[in-house]
Amino acid sequence: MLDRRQHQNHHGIFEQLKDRSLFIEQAYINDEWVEKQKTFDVIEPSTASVLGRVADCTVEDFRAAIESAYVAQQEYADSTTGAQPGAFLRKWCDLILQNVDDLATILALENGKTLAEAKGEIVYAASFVSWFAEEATRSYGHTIPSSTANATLYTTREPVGVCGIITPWNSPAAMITRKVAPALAAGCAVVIKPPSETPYTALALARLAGDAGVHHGVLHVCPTKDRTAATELAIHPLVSKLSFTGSTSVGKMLAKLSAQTLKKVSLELGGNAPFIVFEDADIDLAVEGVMFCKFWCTGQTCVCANRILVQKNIAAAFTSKLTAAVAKLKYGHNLDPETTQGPLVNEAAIAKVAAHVEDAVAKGAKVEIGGTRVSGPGFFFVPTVISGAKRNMLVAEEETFGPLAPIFEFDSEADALRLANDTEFGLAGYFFSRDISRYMRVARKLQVGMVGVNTGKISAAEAPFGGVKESGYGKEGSLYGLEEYQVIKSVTIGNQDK
Ligand SMILES: NC(=O)c1ccc[n+]([C@@H]2O[C@H](COP(=O)([O-])OP(=O)(O)OC[C@H]3O[C@@H](n4cnc5c(N)ncnc54)[C@H](O)[C@@H]3O)[C@@H](O)[C@H]2O)c1
Ligand SMILES: O=CCCC(=O)O
Repeated sequence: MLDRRQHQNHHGIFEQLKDRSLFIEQAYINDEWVEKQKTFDVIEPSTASVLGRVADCTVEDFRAAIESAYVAQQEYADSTTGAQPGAFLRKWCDLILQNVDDLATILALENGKTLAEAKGEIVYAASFVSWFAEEATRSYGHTIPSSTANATLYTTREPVGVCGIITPWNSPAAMITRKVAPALAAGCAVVIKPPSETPYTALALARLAGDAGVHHGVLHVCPTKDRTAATELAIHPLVSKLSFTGSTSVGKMLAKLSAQTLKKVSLELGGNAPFIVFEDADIDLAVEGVMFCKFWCTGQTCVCANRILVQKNIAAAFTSKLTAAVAKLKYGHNLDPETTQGPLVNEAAIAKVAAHVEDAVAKGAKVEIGGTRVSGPGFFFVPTVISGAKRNMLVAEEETFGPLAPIFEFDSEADALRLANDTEFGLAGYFFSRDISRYMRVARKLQVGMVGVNTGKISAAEAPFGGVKESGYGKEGSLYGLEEYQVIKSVTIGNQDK
């Protein structure tokens, strides 16, 4: 645990936490908090100053965690019943919710979300834990009519084994619970590599899992800045499953490494979400949808609208209403209760948004509002709307991951669908319309894993989460999330007449 004397200058963080022992800087390996001589800095995005220094795990640490997890998993799977993981997960969920304020503060400090957004994420993260507490008890197999006389054929769902879990900084809590809860529910063990930008939330969640009585040796957290060390989770033969959420380029690289030992792999990767506003849409509702789904978490989620496609004859009215709504956003230090837009995560994120604006303007787009970074400490970019966006611009091609809403115009439904699907990504897509005959047709034709119709909010524990095309494969949450951590075994009992 953190020694208060070492960290009394960390922006009064101790004063803000009810349980200061949740702010942890060690790795969690084999049920022990492990101090490392080598550490890496974690930066607070609102001030660009060092928030703390966290243990930097080596490849040997990953191997130790994987080997310990391997032994523990077999014992866990042998001794556990469907109900046991459920009981542990319910307790873990309760502890997460009891500590929501502290967890939200830790998450907000390291990630830059506003406190309201951070609290929302902790509650969302807890919802996966309670969801999979229930799913743990509903892991059914089948009895299958056999084509052989005097034989019985049935299936069971077995834990896949040790799971490597690698998660991004933009959802420091929910991306972990959405993987770890089903893995533990299935009877697996996990070795978590949290993002180096936001390791504190992961370590606090692990502490609470320990308090909830997680089976010994089945949960390890290895923070590291060393990407080569982290790849051990894709390479080590004792890891049977890799679950990765992050960028498409890193996901592809890890999938290649995992192929050497034919691990089961889930990849939740980048998006380039189209947000289509048809001429018959309720424009105010559509603006509300963009305000949530573009500017939520300062535009840093994989399901954020990336391209706003608006039918030509309503484009001017829509642009002026969206610009007026964006003008009301308040950016600033994310712990200030007045703030609605926190900072971006780091300098590279600012540079990407700036490059997208610059490229768009050079190719003829108009800045309706914003368009510049904010000088001074911290990584702030003024919430931005641009009109006149075109297919040849970077904003059409890449996920901006920031507070930039580019407006593209289209003529017809066919035109909108062609534009929407003209990307290698396929995570989320949205459209707004009052024409009910469009709902199922456009939802079917959008090449994405998740569709929002007249809503920008599609994420929930019960909703299958995942993409198609280069946004990855596998589903998280929902009735499908558990099977990502299971293998189906068939058993044939033959010759029953002998
Ligand atoms: N589809 C989804 O569910 C989903 C959810 C959240 C974020 N994302 C995507 O994540 C991206 C943003 O997150 P990011 O910047 O942290 O992505 P990233 O790919 O850079 O990093 C993700 C994780 O992988 C680790 N990592 C990076 N390079 C690695 C390497 N060479 N070897 C091993 N591990 C490595 C990082 O430390 C981090 O823990 C965006 O593209 C976003 O769309 C997708
Ligand atoms: O950033 C990606 C995940 C956020 C979500 O689950 O909606």
